[in-house]
Amino acid sequence: MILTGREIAREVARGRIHIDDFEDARVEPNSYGFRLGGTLLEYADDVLEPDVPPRVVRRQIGEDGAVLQPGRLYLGATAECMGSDHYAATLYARRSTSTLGVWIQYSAPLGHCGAVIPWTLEIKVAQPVRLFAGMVIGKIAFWAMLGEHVRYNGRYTGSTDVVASRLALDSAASRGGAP
Ligand SMILES: Nc1ccn([C@H]2C[C@H](O)[C@@H](COP(=O)(O)OP(=O)(O)OP(=O)(O)O)O2)c(=O)n1
Repeated sequence: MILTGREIAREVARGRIHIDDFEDARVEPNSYGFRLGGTLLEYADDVLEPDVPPRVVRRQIGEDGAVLQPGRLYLGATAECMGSDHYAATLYARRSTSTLGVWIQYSAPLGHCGAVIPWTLEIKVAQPVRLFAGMVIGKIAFWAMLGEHVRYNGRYTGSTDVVASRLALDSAASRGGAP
């Protein structure tokens, strides 16, 4: 079951959901609106290798914002640290940003219970668009879990900002190669 916005607010008040700088104004019927953080990463190499940690170029979004270009992948982060030991969570774009051609989440929407971190956003744009740090850019939903709860304790535990792919930490065996 998905939590209603009011239940998200109640669970934040009870300390069972963590959302930095929680504001009632950003509570939505079934979600909570999060803001874009100030850091953007781009990969520096033309060809990315799954077993080599990628080199990144990091920049801060200035007061005038940052104009993103089509054809590039940008990694951003939610301004807020968010998550719960009691619920799973999923990330979505806002309809209003998505229909402007700003896509913030492609194929990694799931947050495990126990992951209480700023989330990394996979950002692409359809045409040049200026983005500002602090703009409400997406929404997080929380889901009650059925079955035994296991808290996430993985390679992104303890993240404090946008984090590039850590796929290179996979063992050779998990990639289907020789152990
Ligand atoms: N857009 C996203 C999606 C997820 N996460 C965080 C919350 C998740 O609980 C955590 C791990 O997500 P996955 O299980 O999808 O990641 P991996 O399988 O790559 O890593 P691990 O082996 O640590 O599970 O990363 C994030 O910061 N940004």
